[in-house]
Amino acid sequence: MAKPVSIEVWNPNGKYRVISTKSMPGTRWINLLVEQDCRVEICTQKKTILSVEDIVTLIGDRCDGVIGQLTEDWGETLFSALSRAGGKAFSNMAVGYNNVDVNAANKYGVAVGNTPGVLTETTAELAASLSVAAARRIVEADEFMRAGLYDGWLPHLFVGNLLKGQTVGVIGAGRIGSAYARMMVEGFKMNLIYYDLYQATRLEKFVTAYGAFLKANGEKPVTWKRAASMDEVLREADVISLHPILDKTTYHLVNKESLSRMKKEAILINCSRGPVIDEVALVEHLKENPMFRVGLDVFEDEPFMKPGLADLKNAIVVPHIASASKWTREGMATLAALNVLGKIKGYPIWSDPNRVEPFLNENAPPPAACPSIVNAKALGLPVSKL
Ligand SMILES: NC(=O)C1=CN([C@@H]2O[C@H](COP(=O)(O)OP(=O)(O)OC[C@H]3O[C@@H](n4cnc5c(N)ncnc54)[C@H](O)[C@@H]3O)[C@@H](O)[C@H]2O)C=CC1
Ligand SMILES: O=C(O)C(=O)CO
Repeated sequence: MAKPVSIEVWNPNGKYRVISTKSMPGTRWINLLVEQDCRVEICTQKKTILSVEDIVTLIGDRCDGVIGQLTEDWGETLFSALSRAGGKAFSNMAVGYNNVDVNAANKYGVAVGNTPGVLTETTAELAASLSVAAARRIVEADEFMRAGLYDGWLPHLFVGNLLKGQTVGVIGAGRIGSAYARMMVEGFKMNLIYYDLYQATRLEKFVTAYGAFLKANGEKPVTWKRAASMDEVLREADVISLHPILDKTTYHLVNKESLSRMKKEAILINCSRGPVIDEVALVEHLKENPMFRVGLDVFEDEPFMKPGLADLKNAIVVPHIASASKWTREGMATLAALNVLGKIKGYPIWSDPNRVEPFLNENAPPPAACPSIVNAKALGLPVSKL
């Protein structure tokens, strides 16, 4: 018998039962659900990652929708449990949904939501922060100060890399990859090389215009290039940031072979998903190339790190915090709640998941639509005309 899971309840007499597997930032998401006659149950279990069994217990025998987290394994077992309980809506509180078996959700007719757009700039800012921290050895220098080792300025002390005029490489130039590229090009006047399955036209236009602006002001213009292969980026870039989705095509995209093609003093940043890098190969590469540096927000066996990684001075590691700004996390909670609410209420699907601002405006009611449902087409859900 599964143990009962502790919960906090809002609006106990609400008509629709909506579960959130975690407490989420802000209260707007709760208010929006309560105003629309939902009983909101928030799991308060003191356990960071809930098991499938815990979530089956939470769902129980009547549940209209669930807001879940990227740490949970949403597959056949959970979608069948949700469907048995009468539920037709699930939303990840994340843009990435590699933890969700969308085919299983389709089989049970469950809509799967995600939270694009609201975390684009926040995530790109962390990737940019890790890039600068790695280039200028900020974490090593901070540890040195705290250890009381600083006894005066020295010409060789913590010498790092100048970013200006170097090349930034972006793999996966979608929403976040493009925002990161703009920050590095505009902020540090780096040249851009990117690889994506699709052309990043707006990004190219931006770099062209910025280059022309610099030239008109007597400065060296920045340049861009769309690489024909990922290898081209690996060979040419000084800083490489990974921003693709995680799927079969991107699993271990960076491995022993690809690492060997990168410059010996390159910087590699990963704010996408851990398994995009073969972390065992990365640890070996970092050991053999002390001038090669990485900034990692995500890990292959999250929350664990591969043996040896934590001991390496040329690695900066942070605990999956790329989207962790207050505005973004509250926005993610709002979008996830509105995905579930919209499906329960029978609303259509918002036509452009890249333009979710109307849902985030606190001074106006949100549109009567689900902000982003990834399997809308497969389920034949109607698109909003708003
Ligand atoms: N560390 C964190 O806290 C966060 C991580 N993420 C991760 O970042 C990912 C990207 O998010 P967005 O930019 O919003 O998604 P997006 O869908 O706008 O961009 C992903 C890009 O990857 C490209 N891509 C797909 N397969 C590829 C391949 N084999 N090679 C090269 N490019 C490929 C796509 O064409 C697309 O342009 C999410 O799926 C998620 O896993 C997102 C937010 C926060
Ligand atoms: O949204 C995502 O995909 C994350 O990883 C956390 O914001």
